[in-house]
Amino acid sequence: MIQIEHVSKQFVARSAGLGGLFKRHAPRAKQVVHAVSDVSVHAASGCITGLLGANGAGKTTTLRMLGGLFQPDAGRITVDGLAVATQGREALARMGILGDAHGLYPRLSARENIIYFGRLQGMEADQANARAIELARLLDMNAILDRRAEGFSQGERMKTALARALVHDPANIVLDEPTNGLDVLATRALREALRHLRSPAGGSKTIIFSTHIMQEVEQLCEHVVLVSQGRSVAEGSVPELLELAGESRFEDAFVKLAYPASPASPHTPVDSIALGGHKGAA
Ligand SMILES: Nc1ncnc2c1ncn2[C@@H]1O[C@H](COP(=O)(O)OP(=O)(O)OP(=O)(O)O)[C@@H](O)[C@H]1O
Repeated sequence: MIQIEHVSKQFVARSAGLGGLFKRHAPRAKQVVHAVSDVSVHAASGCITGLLGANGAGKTTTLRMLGGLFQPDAGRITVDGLAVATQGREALARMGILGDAHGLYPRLSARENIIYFGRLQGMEADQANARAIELARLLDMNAILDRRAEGFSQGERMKTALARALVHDPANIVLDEPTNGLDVLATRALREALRHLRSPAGGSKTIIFSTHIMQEVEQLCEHVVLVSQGRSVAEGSVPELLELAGESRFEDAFVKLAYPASPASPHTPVDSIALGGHKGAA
């Protein structure tokens, strides 16, 4: 179980200054970016929870705080009751995290990448290898198991990185935009794998993932948290969110709940919200 309670995070970003490229010594202003202002997420075990928001809403920053990459300025995060801020090592051991950068070792095969990570998690080599075989079956990656990661396609890299994140059989699985760059078949395979992992047969895992793709949330998530401009603005199941918004289409409900001041206004940044397609995809 993952509990994220009222977290916030701001960054100080440097602007290029007015002269930018041309004035070498132009003064550089500093700009405070409120990446996350107030996000709360309760993700239960045996349940897939989706963080749904437009580009720049604060999803990745929230998941990075969950993964202990940096501390929130305020708020609290616990994983199975362990506070990430003070019991980081124990909390991290209970999570399998698939971030936006997959960072595989190109000279190692998929199997070796998985085993290496298992060893880092304190597993015996035989145990990690047995797990690599099991995960290769689950994620349909037998054909690439003994190929070097160098030259892997986006989908092959994602599967290997996911297997690596799951090698120690964590109770909690955290995925940042996992279907980014995947084709339809790979997306379906991933969906099936996640459904299995959250079922009793798959260990009733707590799964939390971020996305800007509504279709994905509608198909996969029992629980959805809408994130808009650094805040969690609504949560519930898809039918509950539809009812809350008084809409019959999830797209309309999302816009109404995420941008309440301008539910149907032309300046609502619908372009930055994927309505069923993939970010960056045609
Ligand atoms: N290290 C940083 N320095 C400055 N600003 C940052 C930093 N990290 C994130 N931000 C800003 O915080 C805001 C939220 O970013 P974040 O990556 O969390 O959004 P997101 O919801 O994951 O977006 P996307 O779907 O586009 O990946 C953005 O405006 C981003 O530019």
